[in-house]
Amino acid sequence: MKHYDCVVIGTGPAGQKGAIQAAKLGKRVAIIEKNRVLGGAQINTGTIPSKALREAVLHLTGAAQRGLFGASYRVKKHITIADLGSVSQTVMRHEWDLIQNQFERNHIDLLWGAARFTGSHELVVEGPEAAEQITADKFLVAVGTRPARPASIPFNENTILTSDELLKLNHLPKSMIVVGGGVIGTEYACIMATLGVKVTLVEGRRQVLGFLDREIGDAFHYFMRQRGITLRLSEKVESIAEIEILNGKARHLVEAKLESGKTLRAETLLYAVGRQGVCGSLGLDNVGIEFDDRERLHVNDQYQTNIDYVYAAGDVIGFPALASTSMEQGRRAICHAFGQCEVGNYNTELFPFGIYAIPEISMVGKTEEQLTQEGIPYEAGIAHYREIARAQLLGDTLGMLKLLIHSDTHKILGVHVIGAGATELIHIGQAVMALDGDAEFFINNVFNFPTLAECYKVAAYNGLNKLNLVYA
Ligand SMILES: Cc1cc2nc3c(=O)[nH]c(=O)nc-3n(C[C@H](O)[C@H](O)[C@H](O)COP(=O)(O)OP(=O)(O)OC[C@H]3O[C@@H](n4cnc5c(N)ncnc54)[C@H](O)[C@@H]3O)c2cc1C
Ligand SMILES: NC(=O)c1ccc[n+]([C@@H]2O[C@H](COP(=O)([O-])OP(=O)(O)OC[C@H]3O[C@@H](n4cnc5c(N)ncnc54)[C@H](O)[C@@H]3O)[C@@H](O)[C@H]2O)c1
Repeated sequence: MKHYDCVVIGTGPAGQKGAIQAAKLGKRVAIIEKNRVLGGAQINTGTIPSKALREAVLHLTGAAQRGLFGASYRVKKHITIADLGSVSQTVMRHEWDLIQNQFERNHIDLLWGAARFTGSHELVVEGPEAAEQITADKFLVAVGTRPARPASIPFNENTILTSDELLKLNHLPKSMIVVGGGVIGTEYACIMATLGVKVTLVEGRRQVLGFLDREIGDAFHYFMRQRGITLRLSEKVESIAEIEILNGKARHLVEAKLESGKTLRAETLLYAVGRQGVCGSLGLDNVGIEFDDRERLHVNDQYQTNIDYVYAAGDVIGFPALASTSMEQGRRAICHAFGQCEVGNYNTELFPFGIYAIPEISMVGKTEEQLTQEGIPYEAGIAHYREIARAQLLGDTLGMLKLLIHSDTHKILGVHVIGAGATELIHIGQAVMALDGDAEFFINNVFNFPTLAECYKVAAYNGLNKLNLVYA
């Protein structure tokens, strides 16, 4: 039986970075993958394919350039699923090779099969052809999640779909109901609407992406409606069924009944109301680890489960469940496991959120609502993209950047951006916040011109002027 210093279960972002960190520390490492390809949701069903689809849609429809060339601008008139899929496939193939090479270069044993604990330090890897028993001193559980699929919903891989099946559609539907206004629901609603699909989005709360600053959320509602998306807010889906309409010729549609009594019909339905863990098949009872009702694990600040040599990172530990945070959690878990503790500027309060809707949205720090609730005095400084030369050049005159500035200390408490480049732009604010900077930093700093970064200077002027510190 082979023995390792460290065994990592799952090759998503949390597992990859954990395994490589362990190898860099000179440890003997194995990583296990039950899927037929590497990379987990990040590469195969989540981050990369959805972002590749978004880029392809923005490019082929010409939507990103319409601010410059007019509303009728098109790059390709008839867009097919094949046009859209090829971009994803190219990026995915590149990523699979990259991950495999990284494992080889770092002498990490890659074992294909489903891992299951059979004893306190012992695992079986049930591969396609044989099962292999291995032991290790430390473990990192990075098994991710899968889309929630309640038994009451008649998923059929064709018209009633989760985000996994959406990527395998063989034709573009004319209409789609999206259930769930979280990150997955809103990103795909925007992508589909940009392609010309008639989208109705149903969200149980009064705002999509309920964690956003209200002003940004309201602006986003406006942009979605402008794109033709019908928003059904504060509405819950009660039941979903396939129906056949006989009106001349037979048509198969999906029908969603809402608790309010409304009935929605469309060719397809995307069900995106969260994700579910996969811990049930890991044999965790053989080690003495419990999981919650959504099959997620509880960990301490060092990513240790209740059994101190078994760590967990990534989506399996719940919020914020992002590729970006998963990578760092995996790395940190392993550093702790092998006594390499470092704190650096790791501040979970400054985790950024990037939403690749159309338009992009990004945030770091507190919202206006949180600051008000916590009784922290602040002023909001706003830069509208219409005042920014670079945004004019990009044809985006509707975006905005908002800085939340402490009224007394002028420290930056939050940054919220909606518009072109939001997910990149946010990191300037994040860095200044991490270094405890204030709004004057942006006034006294020179930015390249023309750049979107100029928004920071304009927003700082705006906020400080409202505080009666008159800056020309
Ligand atoms: C549609 C969509 C879009 C997204 N967009 C973004 C985005 O833009 N930005 C962002 O930061 N995040 C995004 N995410 C989230 C991101 O994909 C996840 O947070 C990230 O993939 C989680 O990484 P992970 O390593 O925890 O798990 P995963 O990536 O899920 O990987 C887990 C791996 O473990 C394997 N595994 C499971 N059980 C076993 C077992 N018993 N034995 C062996 N292997 C096992 C699985 O096969 C899988 O390969 C998106 C997610 C979705 C669904
Ligand atoms: N850009 C990104 O970072 C990105 C992109 C996509 C996904 N993700 C990750 O994927 C995870 C899962 O995303 P998600 O959007 O599936 O889940 P989510 O939990 O973020 O959102 C689900 C939404 O569905 C709503 N809802 C629940 N039941 C409903 C019902 N019956 N009718 C109407 N609305 C209902 C909820 O109020 C909620 O707003 C997220 O946690 C996120 O971390 C991240």
